[in-house]
Formats: sequence, structure tokens, C-alpha cells
Amino acid sequence: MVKNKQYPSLPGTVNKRIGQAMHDYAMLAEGDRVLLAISGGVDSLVLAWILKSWQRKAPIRYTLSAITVDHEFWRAHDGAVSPSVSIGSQLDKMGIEHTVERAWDLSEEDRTCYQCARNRRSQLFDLARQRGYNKVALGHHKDDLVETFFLNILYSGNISTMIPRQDLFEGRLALIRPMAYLEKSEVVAIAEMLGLAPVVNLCPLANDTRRERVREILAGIYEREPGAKQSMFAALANVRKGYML
Ligand SMILES: Nc1ncnc2c1ncn2[C@@H]1O[C@H](COP(=O)(O)OP(=O)(O)OP(=O)(O)O)[C@@H](O)[C@H]1O
Repeated sequence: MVKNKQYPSLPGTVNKRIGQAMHDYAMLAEGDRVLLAISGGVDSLVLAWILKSWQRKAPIRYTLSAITVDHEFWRAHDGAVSPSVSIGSQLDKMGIEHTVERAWDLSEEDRTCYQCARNRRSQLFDLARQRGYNKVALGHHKDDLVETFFLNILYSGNISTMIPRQDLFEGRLALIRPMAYLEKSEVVAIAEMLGLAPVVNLCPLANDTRRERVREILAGIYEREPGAKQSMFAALANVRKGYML
């Protein structure tokens, strides 16, 4: 039942899993200053809304503001609204302050997805530290965690994934991923329910990455084995170290 237009209720199981992830990894604490990393894609817009609506009912107080690292792929054309403006106005409706920072330049040889993401991450850490935030929230979800696990096995020869909370700089900054227990399809359903308008990723390499290939492989696996995603996700928390080489 939708009680409040801006803060409609999420399905009970979705709400429960957000709370569970936050609790399992102690993601938020009294007095936290949380920087939301917002690309404007569906995942980070939903993340912003979740942490804002959570703020209203949480027994602790924390502050939220959002930042977008602008890679400047967009070019002005007649009548079109820039991604930054669209993101800003959606966050404004949620009551979240938003700033845009130009992405650090990449040298010609560093123009790879890996290096671009790495730079963005470092830039977000720098901005958070300079501006006194102690948490950076990212919009990764369960599908991202499984994909990263596969990426690392297939291309990097190691077994690891992104963890829901990662402490950095001797605990002065933590990365948190409050949607770690949600599936992509659930994130998309929340965005549709809220009427969010994700901006399109204009990076020319967006659909031609190793992650995209892994996504296709996984889609094939899920089609043949519908329970595989849950099982693989459970496996990430059930490593039998005595049976590894
Ligand atoms: N340009 C950016 N500025 C700020 N944060 C970003 C930016 N790009 C990505 N992020 C953060 O990193 C997370 C993962 O980014 P990724 O590029 O993998 O996109 P994604 O999984 O498609 O997420 P989204 O739907 O939010 O774009 C995003 O959810 C967001 O929190």
C-alpha cells in the first residue's frame, strides 16, 4: 500500500534485506557523514532514495550528500537536458544536496575501463576525505558482486569480490554497499515504482567490456540453472579454505 507519495513502502522482503545488509556489515552509525556516489544510473539513484528514506526512520542520525564525477561524454544539443541537471533535479526532489566534479584527466595509454574506474574511485576517496565524509555509499548490488567474482576468476586469476563494507585509510573512511543483498531486477522495480529517470551511460565503451561479457555468460547460466545466482552468492560467504589449493 502506498502511504506517502515520496516515500512509498518497499516490498517487505526487499526492506528486510536492505536492513539485513546494513546490520550484518554495520554500515551506518550515529553521526556518520555519508557521501553518495551518484552516476545517475538506475542503481545509484535508487541507492540515494533508499538511504534518504532510511534516514527518516533510523534510530541514528546521519547526513547525506551526493556527488557525481563527470566524465564529460555529454555534448549540449537543442532542447536536451544535461545528465547533471537531470540527476540534480531528481536528488533535489529527494531532499539531497548534489555537486558535480569534473573527472580527473586520463592519459592516452590509461584510457581503459579499468583505469577510468580506478581513477574515479581514487577521486571519490580524495573528495570524501577533503570534505570530511567518513562513508562513501556505492550502488552495487548482488548481481554486481557475483559478476565481479567471475571477472576475477576469469581474467585476474584470483577468488574475490567487492565486499559490502570496506574500511580504508586505517578506518578513517569506509565504502558501503547497502544494496549488496538486492538483485538488479529488484533495484529496477524500485526505480519504476518511484518513477525515477536514470540517465544513459554515454561512455563509448559502456557495452563492450569484460563485465558485459561476464553478464552474458551468467545470463546463460541463470537460464539453465535458475537457482544458480542464489547458490553462487551463498558460496561467496562459504569458502572452504581447507579445500582450496
Ligand atoms: N560518474 C560517477 N560519479 C559518481 N559515482 C559513480 C560514477 N560512476 C559510478 N559511480 C558509483 O559506482 C557504482 C558502480 O558504478 P558502475 O559504473 O559499475 O555502474 P552501475 O553498476 O551501472 O551503477 P549505476 O546504475 O548507478 O550507474 C555506482 O552505483 C555509483 O555508486
